[in-house]
Amino acid sequence: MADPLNRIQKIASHLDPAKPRKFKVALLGAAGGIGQPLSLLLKMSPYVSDLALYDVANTPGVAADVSHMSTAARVRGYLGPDQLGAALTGAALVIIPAGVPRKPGMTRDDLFNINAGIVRGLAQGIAQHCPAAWVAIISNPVNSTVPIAAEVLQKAGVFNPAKLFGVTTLDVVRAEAFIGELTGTDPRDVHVPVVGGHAGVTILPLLSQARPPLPASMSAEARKALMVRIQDAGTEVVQAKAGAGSATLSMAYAAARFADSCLRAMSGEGPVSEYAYIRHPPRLSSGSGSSVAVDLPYFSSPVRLGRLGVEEVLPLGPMDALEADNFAAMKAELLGSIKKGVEFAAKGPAPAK
Ligand SMILES: NC(=O)c1ccc[n+]([C@@H]2O[C@H](COP(=O)([O-])OP(=O)(O)OC[C@H]3O[C@@H](n4cnc5c(N)ncnc54)[C@H](O)[C@@H]3O)[C@@H](O)[C@H]2O)c1
Ligand SMILES: O=C(O)C[C@H](O)C(=O)O
Repeated sequence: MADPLNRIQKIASHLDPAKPRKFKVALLGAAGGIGQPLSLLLKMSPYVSDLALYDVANTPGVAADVSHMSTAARVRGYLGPDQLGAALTGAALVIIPAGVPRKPGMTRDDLFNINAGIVRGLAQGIAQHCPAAWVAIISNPVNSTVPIAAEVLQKAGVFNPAKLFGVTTLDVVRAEAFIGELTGTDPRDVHVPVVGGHAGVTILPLLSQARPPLPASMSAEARKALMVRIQDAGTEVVQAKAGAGSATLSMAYAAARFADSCLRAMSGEGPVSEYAYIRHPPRLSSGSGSSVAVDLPYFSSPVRLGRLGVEEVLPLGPMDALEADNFAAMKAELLGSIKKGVEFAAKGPAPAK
């Protein structure tokens, strides 16, 4: 029988604000280019009690390696579909970088045929084994894979829009890095909203809201070039890697930062500010100074995270003319990608019992 004093001490330590609460995190696709460095970063998190590393290949080696780090999180590797349930059971946060990356000349949408099925299968596992978990999807095309997961969870009767996220943090991280370089500021002191989706024109950096502001001397052409660089930054890496994959290290950094925000919010350290691609509340206005309202079913917005997930979706704030044009231009592409995901999920097999 559990020692009652020990139990009370355990509960009390969870309530101690100086001591972070700890959670089980499951990483699906843990042996991949993103998965391996992300495993390392999660093993260093003070919020992780258990780190479940799942993949269809090579997890025993990755788990053995990472488990030798002298940090507190307990690490276990899980290999193949028979072990997915055990990896997921008890997870508070599931992070999904499973799937194939781009090669030069491909769009993210070219990955749909393979990655849509992978994400659908993993979402079915989540519905069955950890339906209350927060789910952060990295697998591309994010604009479609998040709606796929939402439909699967919905079909299983466990969808909570406050807990499903497409990870767009890398777009924010890149904008911070590029503006930091341009303005001679430490990127950690740069704030710039990046909203919309995660592919080409759907990535919308709101440079007019950047802090510190962009230099007043910067020409309209230079501002436009910066916007395009942020939108095409993934392709910049794909081309530089010349067939060896897409961004992995900066993505692991971005995902670890997003995971940290989720775990801090779960711990009650909120509200925590983030950007994420979520099922969007209908027609949220972007706030004073602009009449733009988000009328898309999924959209990456500024959010406040609390214990229950997204507790508030914030207005986008005012846009300048270039940003407003880009916002209008992205709608058709984003809607098409969302529809493609929803239709794929609707055709799919029923969730496993
Ligand atoms: N959201 C973003 O900002 C962002 C950034 C970079 C990459 N990505 C995307 O992340 C994905 C992964 O990229 P990567 O470079 O790590 O690729 P990778 O090929 O190096 O690794 C993918 C891993 O997924 C595993 N996998 C495949 N099917 C699986 C399944 N059914 N269950 C569990 N694991 C499975 C593979 O075995 C592999 O280890 C790609 O789709 C890529 O486009 C997204
Ligand atoms: O560009 C890619 O294919 C990977 C990722 O979406 C990125 O933005 O780096």
